[in-house]
Amino acid sequence: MVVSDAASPVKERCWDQREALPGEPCCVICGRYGEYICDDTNDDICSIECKRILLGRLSNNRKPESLPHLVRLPVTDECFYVKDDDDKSKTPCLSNNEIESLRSKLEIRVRGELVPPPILSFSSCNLPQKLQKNLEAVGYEIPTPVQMQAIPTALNGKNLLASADTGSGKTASFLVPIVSRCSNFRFRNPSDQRKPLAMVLAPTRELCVQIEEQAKLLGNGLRFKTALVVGGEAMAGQIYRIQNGVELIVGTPGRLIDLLTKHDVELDEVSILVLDEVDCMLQRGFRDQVLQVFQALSRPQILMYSATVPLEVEKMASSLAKDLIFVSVGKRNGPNKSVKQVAIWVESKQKKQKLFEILMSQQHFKPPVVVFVGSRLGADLLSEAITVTTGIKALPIHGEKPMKERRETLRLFLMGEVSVIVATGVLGRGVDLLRVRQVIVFDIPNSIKEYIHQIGRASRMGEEGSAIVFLNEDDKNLFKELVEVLKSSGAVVPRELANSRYTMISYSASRGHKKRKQGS
Ligand SMILES: Nc1ncnc2c1ncn2[C@@H]1O[C@H](COP(=O)(O)OP(=O)(O)OP(=O)(O)O)[C@@H](O)[C@H]1O
Repeated sequence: MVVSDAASPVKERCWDQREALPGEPCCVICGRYGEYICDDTNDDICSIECKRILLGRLSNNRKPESLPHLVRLPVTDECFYVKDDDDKSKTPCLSNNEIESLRSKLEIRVRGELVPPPILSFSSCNLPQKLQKNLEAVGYEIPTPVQMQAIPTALNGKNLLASADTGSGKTASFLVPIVSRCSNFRFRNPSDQRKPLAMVLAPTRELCVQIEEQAKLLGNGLRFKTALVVGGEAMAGQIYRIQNGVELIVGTPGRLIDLLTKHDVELDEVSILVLDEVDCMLQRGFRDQVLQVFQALSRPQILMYSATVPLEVEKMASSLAKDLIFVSVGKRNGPNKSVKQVAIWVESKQKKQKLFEILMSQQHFKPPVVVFVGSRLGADLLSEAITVTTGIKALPIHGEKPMKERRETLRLFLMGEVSVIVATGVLGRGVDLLRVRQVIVFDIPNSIKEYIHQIGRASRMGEEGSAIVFLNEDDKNLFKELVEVLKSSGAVVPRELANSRYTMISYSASRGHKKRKQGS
């Protein structure tokens, strides 16, 4: 059983456990607080007593045979159904013209050798039946465009670099192949040891938590267990879980390196490595750690994803992975079209006042709202100022807060008990804040990529959202790119921004005019 807090003893009896608070995991047996995860079934349970009951209810007692050392996932999933003319009801065989026209309609572009055709339904992949059911249970009826192309590519064992809008379903496009291939493999090669078969690296704890939660939902009822390896959570529990056998590890690079260097974790069977938010993961700061993890593995299949993939990341990705297939959906490196951007020119001293006006305006405030700021201290101070001045409950979230507090803040926010979260970049990427439809970029981040990810929190799966962005002369480094992003999405460019000499200089330079001398 995985223990969430190594300091407190594991609860023996069900009645030792407290009731679950709203949003907390519930014990599958008694409904109390599901403080632990049952190693054998991956279910939430409250105590040893309920674990015993749960296991007692499991009718099929498996007797796994021992596994020869170093059996790896087959390069392709034999179960993956590409084309079979005998079973036309399942997968229509598309002609080359049809494939091309489907891709062009959905704005799917591909590059590389032997790219499989896009799938039209999850059922055409011959996924394990339980995975198919789990997809239905989470409400995924048809694959999104990135899933249509990325899932068959990953199931075919190809290395992949995929870029698609924020909120377009990239997570499931790597989790579905992982769950399918891992559980099929375990089914055919039952083992006591159960060394990890797949690994997902992501830049923040919040994102890792979310990916692991989604993996658990998709792998429910299958031979598929997960371990979360992030800072701020007791390492002992993470190691225990891995050593007791998991299929997937989800973690941040720093914590994983910690784990690899200090503890005996065998990764020689990891055959799929995912780098989510790949542009961030291959940036200075993360790159060395990611490469260190990569080198600890034995030539895994690599799947890389982001909404923003600049050229230099493409190059790095190609040097990392052989015969890479590139998939991109929609406008490359652009903002999500479903987010309406409103750029407001506000001098720094007036920013707070402007924010309070928006939050107190019935017309403009659309809770729950994420306000993005540039520093941890800024997040603390601004959230307090919002609560004091407007009476609206606001909480900060940033990397210096303990993991427990970060989780609790997000829970309160998602439950609607807190209307505003003031966050640094920790919430900027990947985190699926389902009910959020409004983002306020109080401090513009230092790259346009981060800006695109931050405003992407306001829309999931094409639902309309809005992003209000404050800007002034302090943000001049991004003026040129910002004007392009605003114009390309049909947003109004504030007069001050359009007329700024920094915008004009970059414009004239890009049109081949001579640059004006500074100060002239
Ligand atoms: N096929 C599908 N049908 C319905 N909903 C889906 C489908 N695939 C994913 N979703 C939902 O869409 C939302 C966005 O998905 P996800 O978080 O994977 O986006 P993303 O592309 O990774 O975004 P980001 O770039 O911001 O990380 C999630 O709430 C997810 O549950």
